[in-house]
Amino acid sequence: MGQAMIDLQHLAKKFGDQPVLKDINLTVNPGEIVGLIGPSGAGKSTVIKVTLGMEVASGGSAKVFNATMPNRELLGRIGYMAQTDALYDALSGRENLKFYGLMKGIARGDINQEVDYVAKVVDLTEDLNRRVSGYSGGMMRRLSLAIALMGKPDLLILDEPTVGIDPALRRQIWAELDRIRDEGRSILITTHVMDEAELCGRVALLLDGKVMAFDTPVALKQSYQVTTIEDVFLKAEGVD
Ligand SMILES: Nc1ncnc2c1ncn2[C@@H]1O[C@H](COP(=O)(O)OP(=O)(O)OP(=O)(O)O)[C@@H](O)[C@H]1O
Repeated sequence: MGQAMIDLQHLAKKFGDQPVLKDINLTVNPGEIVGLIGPSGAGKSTVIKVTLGMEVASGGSAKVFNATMPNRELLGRIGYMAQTDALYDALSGRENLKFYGLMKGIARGDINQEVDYVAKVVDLTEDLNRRVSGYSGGMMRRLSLAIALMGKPDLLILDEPTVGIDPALRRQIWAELDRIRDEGRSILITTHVMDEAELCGRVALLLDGKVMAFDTPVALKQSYQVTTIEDVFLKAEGVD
């Protein structure tokens, strides 16, 4: 196994005097999908933001491709999907994809093919020429995911990518995530959908500012002596 794509060691983050992350240890290896789960407000998005250098750590270290972020050169190798969509309402879906694709450094000659491919993955082909202001919430999420997929990044960091996406399309998106993993690329994904956590190679359970458990879904279920990741989650939270 090569060097970790993401390596978080004793990562801590305070907002004012509120400690949100206390001791986060987590790695994402090449060709691995890691799921980050935890109750609302546990700090999942904060882990991502500190990892990407959008927030400054209060302690510990966060390395991506063995470097501290932000690093402009390395950002081009990362596909990031935030929890809130950053889309241009007045532009069409296609125009948004082209804009972000060119920003990522995709060659003009390749851009149309790339746009068509990612649009197909998220089932937006038919709606590409419509203005984003007329999109539903779920369509906007899908467009944001398509943007993150553009340029075949080595690392995808996806903050709740499947919110508002129906089960059939969710399955199609997971098939693409599996393909990405099989190519040796890596994914860090936060989710509230416990069925999705089961599909990850390893799952990190974030609670009280710490990674309480980090293992394969099978091993987590074994150690908590339960049959689903949802039950692992509930047991870790102390809910019977
Ligand atoms: N910029 C900020 N300033 C102050 N507090 C913040 C800031 N960003 C996040 N927080 C606080 O940090 C905590 C963790 O927030 P975060 O968004 O990381 O949680 P989360 O696990 O992603 O939640 P959810 O599942 O609801 O998206 C919350 O209490 C939030 O209010």
